[in-house]
Amino acid sequence: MKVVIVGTNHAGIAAANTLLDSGQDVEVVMIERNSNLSYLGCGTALWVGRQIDGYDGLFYTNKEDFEAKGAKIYIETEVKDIDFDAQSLVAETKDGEKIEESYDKLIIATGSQPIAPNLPGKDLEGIHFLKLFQEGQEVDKAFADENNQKVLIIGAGYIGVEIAEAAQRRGKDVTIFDAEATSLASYYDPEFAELMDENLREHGIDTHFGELAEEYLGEDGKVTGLKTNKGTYEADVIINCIGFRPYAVFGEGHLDRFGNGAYLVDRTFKTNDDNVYAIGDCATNYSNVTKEANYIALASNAVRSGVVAATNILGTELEGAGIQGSNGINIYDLKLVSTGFSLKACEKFGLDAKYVDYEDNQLPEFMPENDKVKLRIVYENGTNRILGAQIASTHDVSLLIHMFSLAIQEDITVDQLGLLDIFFLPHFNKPYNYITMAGLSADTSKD
Ligand SMILES: Cc1cc2nc3c(=O)[nH]c(=O)nc-3n(C[C@H](O)[C@H](O)[C@H](O)COP(=O)(O)OP(=O)(O)OC[C@H]3O[C@@H](n4cnc5c(N)ncnc54)[C@H](O)[C@@H]3O)c2cc1C
Ligand SMILES: NC(=O)c1ccc[n+]([C@@H]2O[C@H](COP(=O)([O-])OP(=O)(O)OC[C@H]3O[C@@H](n4cnc5c(N)ncnc54)[C@H](O)[C@@H]3O)[C@@H](O)[C@H]2O)c1
Repeated sequence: MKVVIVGTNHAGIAAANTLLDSGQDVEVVMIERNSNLSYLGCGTALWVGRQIDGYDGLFYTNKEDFEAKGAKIYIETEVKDIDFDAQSLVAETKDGEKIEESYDKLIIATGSQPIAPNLPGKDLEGIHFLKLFQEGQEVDKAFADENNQKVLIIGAGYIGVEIAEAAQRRGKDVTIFDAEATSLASYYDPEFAELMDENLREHGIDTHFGELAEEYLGEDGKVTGLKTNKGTYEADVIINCIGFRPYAVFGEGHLDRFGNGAYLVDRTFKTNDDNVYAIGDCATNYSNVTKEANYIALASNAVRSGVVAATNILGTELEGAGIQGSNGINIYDLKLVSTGFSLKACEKFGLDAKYVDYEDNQLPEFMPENDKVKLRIVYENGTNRILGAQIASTHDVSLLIHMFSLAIQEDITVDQLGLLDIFFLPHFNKPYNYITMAGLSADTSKD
């Protein structure tokens, strides 16, 4: 069997490793248009902000690793056209050489691209995106120039707040904008997101929420400012981070699509073409909250989808477990983690939701060092099925969110948490801890 993988970043790599490590007789061809693979974008803000020494450790594999396992791998080679009836494709190397490959099974793992605000002045020098390693290098170079002092960031989602911290650590004057009323509005309810907003402001970052960019201003081809619906701001560097859209350009009219254009796949990541799988950021995933296809672009989802698709191609039937969109962020000392839906997301998706909040110290009060923890559990009115959880603290509470992720996956109800066997040790938690207390105090009557 011959499998061709188009796009070999996190999703494509996971699929290739699963195929190549299986011990089965599979011919694997990998085609990647970038000059590198496996770059962990999550590290960009860390090295640009000088919190880690450099970027070398952010690549976890390379072309040679796959050649050593027996794959044929083309780098700096872009797939241009796929003939789904003939089961073949055409690609082009950076030198313009045409390559043709046939396949028995095709895995499309072409990922996502940053959304570009379509504003006047968008081609000015000094306007950046942060997706590729190379784009991180460009931002790093821009920050190294002493003349570039004023950094404006459009979008206060995950990339936005991370690069805001990095720019501030590099001594820049940082202003961040978002169309929503808070930062991180796609992940957290205002009571949690506002903690991040305050955190940014305490570190000298100027926040402008509920404000929409209208025009990039410039002189001599270089950006000098930004005009919004509320004011005009000077800028030496502007970084756009208003989200990703799936990069799903093949099979128009042949492969089914989701509302945002992502390839619509089943729980094995197979498209409506039996010989074609789509994984990672270019495809949908099954949501355990809505019980239908949804789109959430995360490296963690990409890796799992690659494993599942490849396992099915190898002949073992395996459905993905579905996703909750579990995520986390750490800016300065503040840690926010969430899984499933916020109350706001439930409203948007028409889910009838209630919530319980509980705030407490992490440890018993007699312990010398302590941190506050704020927890919200969102659950369905009537069934009490857990739909989401959000946690904020300066304590590392990140592992806790995995339990809530499993709870959503397994349709656990909020009242089941109240009597859950949770251990107690003063070094770690309290006997009446915030999970127990939230579970016990949740109003489980139907409204
Ligand atoms: C700054 C930043 C920080 C992030 N932090 C996190 C984090 O902390 N946690 C997390 O879970 N996620 C994070 N993400 C998101 C994560 O990087 C993506 O979800 C992940 O990269 C998706 O992997 P993928 O392989 O599906 O797609 P991509 O990474 O987009 O890779 C797709 C690949 O396909 C190639 N390709 C596309 N078209 C073609 C073609 N026609 N021919 C050949 N090759 C092609 C591209 O060159 C690319 O290498 C972050 C992203 C960024 C940008
Ligand atoms: N820690 C992590 O897990 C992590 C870190 C970085 C990126 N990522 C993932 O990478 C992807 C891209 O990240 P991102 O930060 O670009 O997207 P995002 O979805 O996290 O945030 C985009 C932000 O831009 C805002 N926005 C949208 N249109 C706007 C407009 N016209 N003007 C002003 N603001 C606007 C949105 O309100 C939102 O807050 C996401 O899927 C994200 O989850 C994850």
